[in-house]
Amino acid sequence: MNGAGNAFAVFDARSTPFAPTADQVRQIAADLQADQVIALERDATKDVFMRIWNSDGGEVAACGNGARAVAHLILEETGKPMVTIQTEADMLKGYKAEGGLVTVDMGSPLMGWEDIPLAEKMDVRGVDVKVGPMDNPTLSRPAVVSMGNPHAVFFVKDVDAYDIPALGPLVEWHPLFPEGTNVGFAQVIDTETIRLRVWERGAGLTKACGTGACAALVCAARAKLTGRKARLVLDGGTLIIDWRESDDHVYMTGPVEMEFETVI
Ligand SMILES: N[C@@H](CCC[C@H](N)C(=O)O)C(=O)O
Repeated sequence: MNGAGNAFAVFDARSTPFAPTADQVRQIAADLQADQVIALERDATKDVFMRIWNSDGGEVAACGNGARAVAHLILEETGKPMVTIQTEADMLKGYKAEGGLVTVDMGSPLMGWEDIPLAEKMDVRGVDVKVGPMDNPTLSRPAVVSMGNPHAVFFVKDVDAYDIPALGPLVEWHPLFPEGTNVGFAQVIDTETIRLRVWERGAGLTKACGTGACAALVCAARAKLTGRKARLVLDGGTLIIDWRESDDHVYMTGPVEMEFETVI
């Protein structure tokens, strides 16, 4: 499946056990060109449990586009108007949206430096990650936030002017981020539009990162660069991110596609 171009291999592990080694995850991701491998598991109280591995084999707690893909499957399967998805990070809710799009309520962003987590106390609106070529005056200090996974977001004038595969890894495993971080490069086009490219922790440059889009909107709105709702234009598609004042939750809406089904 893919969510706005973010590619997933989704395994139904509700009746067939699926406990891949890191090597097997890497092999599946390479064979199927997936950014993440996802397993659907039974959950005692929610419609489904979603387990997530990055293409490097590491298990992670959150994946926004993956949650939309899983929501699509379970919405179709159950016919319910709303489905609940448990992840290691949070309980998410998925809904059908207009035009065949899928919305997931991603919950509240976490803003404390310990929540990201950072290795030391720092102002989350702009952290110090100067290192080698990152000591670049055109790259401002990145804002950080957790969407159930860590994100550092650089606000830049022209997102296409940066060599993201060269810069991303320098920040991804910078000592300031003890669990690593996803690294966004965001260009604010206007108060309702952000162009975004994301170097994903454990997966590299992907066509779209859902939690990355949520993180970029939250950081932009927090800095008053945009309003609380914006279109996030990624390489693989557009996501609408709405950080609602009423409940502090971030809602993400966008396309999901089933590409093919197979048996391994
Ligand atoms: N593609 C995902 C994020 C997947 C996990 C991420 N790479 C991490 O390590 O936290 C999304 O759509 O959010």
